Order: sequence, then structure tokens, then C-alpha cells
Amino acid sequence: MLEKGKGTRIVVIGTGFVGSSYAYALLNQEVVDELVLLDLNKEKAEGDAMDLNHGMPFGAPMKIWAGSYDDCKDADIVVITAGANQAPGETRLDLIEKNAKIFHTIVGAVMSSGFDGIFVIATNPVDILSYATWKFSGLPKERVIGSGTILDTARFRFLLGQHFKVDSRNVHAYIMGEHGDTELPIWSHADIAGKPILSYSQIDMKELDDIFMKVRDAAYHIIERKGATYYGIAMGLVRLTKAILRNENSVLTISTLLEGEYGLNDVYIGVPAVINRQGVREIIDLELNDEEHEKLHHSATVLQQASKPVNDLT
Ligand SMILES: NC(=O)C1=CN([C@@H]2O[C@H](COP(=O)(O)OP(=O)(O)OC[C@H]3O[C@@H](n4cnc5c(N)ncnc54)[C@H](O)[C@@H]3O)[C@@H](O)[C@H]2O)C=CC1
Ligand SMILES: CC(=O)C(=O)O
Repeated sequence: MLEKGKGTRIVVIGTGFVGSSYAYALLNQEVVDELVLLDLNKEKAEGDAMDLNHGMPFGAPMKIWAGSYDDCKDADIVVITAGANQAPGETRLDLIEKNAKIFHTIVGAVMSSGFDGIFVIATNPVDILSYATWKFSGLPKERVIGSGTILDTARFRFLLGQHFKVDSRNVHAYIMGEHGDTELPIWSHADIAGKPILSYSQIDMKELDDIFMKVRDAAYHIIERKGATYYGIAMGLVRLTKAILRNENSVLTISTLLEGEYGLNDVYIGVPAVINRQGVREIIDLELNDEEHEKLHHSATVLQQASKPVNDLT
């Protein structure tokens, strides 16, 4: 797998707000040699390919085209951003019926091409659809990665950075669990340059709770204002893509299959993990306090109960 003696190739399936923003960020950050765009709306994918190609003289050379499932055969990564997004007031879990069926078709078509790379999933509900992709594809769990809480963790670090007036890149703090309403902040392992956030003398737990609620509800607030969220996740997906293609061994909070870690089994859920060219190298099994442990287990139960439409298709 992945040793093709040629340039790197990514196929993006679903070139809506998220997929096209990701494509644009990939072009700007010079990450990959070949980018294939695929959408049910073929003209949209073609238009995006034309538009992105016209930016090429201002960036680094790469090949971009609107393709077909045959192009997945030689892809290193297939990124799925296809499917319905949330209407105002809708939860991510509300999308499961529609998007599970779409994934059954898409993953089947990708695997029929002879694809043998890594899947990255962003479509919501992302934890359940990552689990679905793992089930439908038959690939090893290491090679099916959900974006999980990568975006929530970024939102958390951004807001904590603002609160403490520190560069968010120096804030180390994770959101774990469902990418959704039952996610949780891991305050017991949140620090700024090694100093635990809970040890700051001016700490006000009410203010920290407010920060977490802003993180958890960020998508609702953005969707109310502009109908969808896409720039943040696009940047997160590029970060994850780089960690894979450049074999970075980076720690990112992604959705992966738990098999005993955190006392959980048979569920895809957001946890910190080491990411490299093989996909998920290792899950970081943090020691959580009792409250965090209980909330993570609650989140996992909610995801497992909501997975019925996937189980019905397998
Ligand atoms: N994981 C995360 O952190 C985030 C996830 N999302 C999720 O990403 C997904 C996409 O959101 P948007 O781009 O805003 O939606 P969108 O509606 O703009 O784009 C979806 C695209 O999927 C295409 N599509 C639908 N069925 C298809 C199929 N069978 N094959 C190929 N293409 C197909 C549509 O034609 C459309 O272009 C949603 O589920 C949304 O909730 C959005 C933001 C953050
Ligand atoms: C839409 C979504 O999942 C988000 O922005 O977090």
C-alpha cells in the first residue's frame, strides 16, 4: 500500500462547501501532487476544477481534475465530504439516515476501483460514518480515520488562547467524544506551555464552562448566521492530510475505532492519536478523572445507539 513510486494523489468526494474549501486549502498549502474532485453534481466538480486550476500560476504546480471513481484506484487518500449538512436547529445525528445510505453507495464504488489507501471522513455524523466506512470497506481500522473532534479541539484552543492571551498553538487541550452534542473537554490534561490550566490562580470555572459551551455549540451559531461551516474543518482536514502524507507522527484528536482503550469497544469516537503515513499509529490512552470517564462513556453509548442505520446496512 502507498508505495507507488509516483506523486501523491487525493480524491475528494463531495465538492460542496467543505470539499471545495478543503481543495482550495490544499492548493494553497502545497500538500499533494494530484487532486481529483468528484461529486454527484458533475458540473459542480468540473467548475471547481477549472476555478482552482486558474489559481495555479499563483501557487505551486499540481494536477487538478474532475474525475470518476476509477481515479480512486491510485489514490493515497480518499476524503469523503459528500452528503447532507445540518439545517438550522438540526443535530448532526439527525443526518444519519440520509448519509448512511449515501456512504454505502460511495464506499462500495471506491472499493470497487481497487482503492488500497486511507479514508478520511468528514461528513456528519462523522463518528458514525467513519464506523460505517470501516465496516463497508473492510479496510484495517488504522486506514479509516474520521475528522472526529479535530475542529472542536481547534475551537477550544482558539478560545482558550483568547481567554489567557496566549498564542493558541501553545495551548494543549483536547475535546474528546462525539463530534457533537455529547463531546467533552478534558480539563485534567489542559495546559499552557506545561502549566495546567486548572492551576492558574485566577481560574473561574464558570468562565471555563462558558468557553466549552461556545465550542460545543459553535456549529449551531455559525449555521444560524451563514448556513454552513467549512473553513475551520477544511484547515483541520489539511492538517490531518499533511500528518499522513508527510509521515509526521502528529497527535491529533480524530475519530478511530476503540478496542479496549478508555474501557470502550466497537465504537468510533474522538480521541487523541498519533497519525502518520500508515494512518492511526496509536491511540493516546489518557488517564481521565471520574467525571471525564463517565462523560466519555455516555458519549460512546449515544453514538452506539444512533448507529442502527449503519448496522442495518451491514
Ligand atoms: N466533521 C466536521 O467537523 C464537519 C463536517 N461537516 C459535514 O460535512 C458534510 C458536507 O457539508 P457541506 O459541504 O456544507 O454540504 P454541501 O451540501 O455544500 O455539499 C455536499 C456535497 O455532497 C454531494 N453529494 C451528495 N451525495 C453524493 C454522492 N452520493 N456522491 C457524491 N457526492 C454527493 C452534493 O452534490 C454536494 O455537492 C455535511 O455532512 C456536514 O455536516 C461540515 C463541517 C464540519
Ligand atoms: C458542522 C460541524 O460539524 C461543525 O462545524 O462542527
